[in-house]
Amino acid sequence: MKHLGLYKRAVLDLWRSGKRYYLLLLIQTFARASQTFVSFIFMNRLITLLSEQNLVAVRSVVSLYLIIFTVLHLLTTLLQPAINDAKELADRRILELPYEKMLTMRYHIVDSAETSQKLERIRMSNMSRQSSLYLINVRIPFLMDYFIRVVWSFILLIPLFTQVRVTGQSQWDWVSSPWVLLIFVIGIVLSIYIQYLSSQKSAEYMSNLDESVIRTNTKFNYENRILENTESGKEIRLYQMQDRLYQNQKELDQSTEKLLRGLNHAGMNGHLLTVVVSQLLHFVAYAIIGIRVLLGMLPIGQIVQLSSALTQLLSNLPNLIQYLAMILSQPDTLVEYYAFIDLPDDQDVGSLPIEKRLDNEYHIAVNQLSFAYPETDDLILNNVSAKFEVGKKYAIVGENGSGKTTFIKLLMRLYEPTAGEITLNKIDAQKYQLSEYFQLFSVVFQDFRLLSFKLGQNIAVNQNYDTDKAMKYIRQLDLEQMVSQLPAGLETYLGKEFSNQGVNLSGGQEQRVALVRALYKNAPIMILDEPTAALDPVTEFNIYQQFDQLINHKTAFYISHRLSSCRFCDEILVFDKGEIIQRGSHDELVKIDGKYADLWHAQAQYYQ
Ligand SMILES: Nc1ncnc2c1ncn2[C@@H]1O[C@H](COP(=O)(O)OP(=O)(O)OP(=O)(O)O)[C@@H](O)[C@H]1O
Repeated sequence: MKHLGLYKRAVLDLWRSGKRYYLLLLIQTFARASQTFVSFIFMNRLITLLSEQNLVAVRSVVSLYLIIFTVLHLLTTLLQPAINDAKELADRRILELPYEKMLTMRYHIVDSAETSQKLERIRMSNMSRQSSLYLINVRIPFLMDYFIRVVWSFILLIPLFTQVRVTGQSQWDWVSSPWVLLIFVIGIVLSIYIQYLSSQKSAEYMSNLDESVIRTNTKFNYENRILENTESGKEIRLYQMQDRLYQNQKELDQSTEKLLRGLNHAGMNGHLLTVVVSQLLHFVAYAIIGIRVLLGMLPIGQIVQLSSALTQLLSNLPNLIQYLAMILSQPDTLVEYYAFIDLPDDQDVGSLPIEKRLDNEYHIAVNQLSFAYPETDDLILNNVSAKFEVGKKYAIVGENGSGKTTFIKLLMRLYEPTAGEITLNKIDAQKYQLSEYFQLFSVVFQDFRLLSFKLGQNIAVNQNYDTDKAMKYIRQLDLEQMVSQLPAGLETYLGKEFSNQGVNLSGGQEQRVALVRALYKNAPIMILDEPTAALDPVTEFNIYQQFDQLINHKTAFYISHRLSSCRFCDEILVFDKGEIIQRGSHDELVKIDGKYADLWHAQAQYYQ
């Protein structure tokens, strides 16, 4: 089978996600299913002993049965709480796997619409596609149960094939002929085949419907997220989007209901034929067993064992096949899933370690650097070359969309160049281990995020933090008073998600905390990509200056639209349509005709 490798991988991943759960489940399922079959064996033995009037043996058989049954029953019930706990953990782990992947995946892949769509599809598939990792996990308890029952049934049916006594004198001798048994076995194989075909057909039908269900669910979930997101609440009210959203939800409910009706209908397909074949087999098998027992070819006790095992076989085998067919009919889900999981990770990139230098002598340069975002042809950076000296302060300025942030993202290797190269100490940056390379940069982006964890954890970006170190930078960025007023100081949660005592910081306070975070990381190269855009020009100017004094002799890049904020920098790089069109100090650039002087004078007008 073409996709067998994928199914094997899925089973291994499931096993890794919940070894304890599956082991306990196997023991419990075996114990539960065995209770039924052990009772058939003992019934057989008891009836035979009673018919032989061997009452002494009956007593010991009953005692043994009670002991075995009690052990099996205790195992079944006592394991349940541990199984519930282990299942909860295993379920969670399985659902987490794609999100964990997002954390380690290369950033430029994460930052693409295609990846978000893939993740959304995986999320949706988990609940609706039969061969999603999650649904395979849901089916495993049933599969185990059916499988163990089928194996037990076959074991108990062995006498039907082994105890063949042909007297050569009876007109019923044909009942024991190997041909009759062969026809019976062919009947079972045929019923398996019919069951498989009909299950596969309905599974394929369901698979097609699933596509529509996923599409509808994606929209439904998107709208639900909008509705639950308190931040959208403002816009929803102001632009009166409520009616449209209610209407959308109603339409989605209706189309989901229609699709689900189709799914239920699909489940019925082929069911009838399977039931007819199964009933025929029942009838033939009972007739064979009955006639044999009547003719004395089988001991009377066997009638219970054989007929019960047969009933179990004919009810569990179709279920086992149906479940397997459902899982095997949608390999595409696993193909999609593993294509996502196999996307390259940060750690797969580069192998050179980065030399740890106390003198911060990390020389960065870009040579003929060009870049287009994935799935686009527009060059956002076009043949940019520049060298940066250690310890110097650089300003990157230019109009909206001129490529400033993109340049920074490339410097940090969040994206790789389309052409040209970035070098660190004269070696192509792509050769360095990416995780070590990231350690070289402390960055505050325009759209920085603080998380709903404790303030101290936000600053250290770690569970544990060094209070003295955090407080040092807090003081330096004039946040000490704010922190002293928080209910639990550095231990205070940001936002209300995890604690009612959590606080909402103002925009300006958040920006300073983001700057403290960058200082705490204490990397050799500092970058501020306009995190202070929401502040007034004077405050931004002060913060940039203050920050620059704090980082001493580190190399730094400052992006701002307010040229006055970056005036103190050693060099200013003026970006225009993806190129560096001017480079020099403020005093040099302001004197010559060009973009910088134009922008400077245009802004100066407003500040006069
Ligand atoms: N992830 C992305 N995928 C595709 N195009 C992008 C992506 N990010 C940015 N762009 C495009 O790249 C161009 C440069 O964007 P960039 O953010 O680098 O400009 P910028 O100079 O920093 O602008 P601003 O001053 O507004 O922050 C823009 O045209 C933008 O639309």
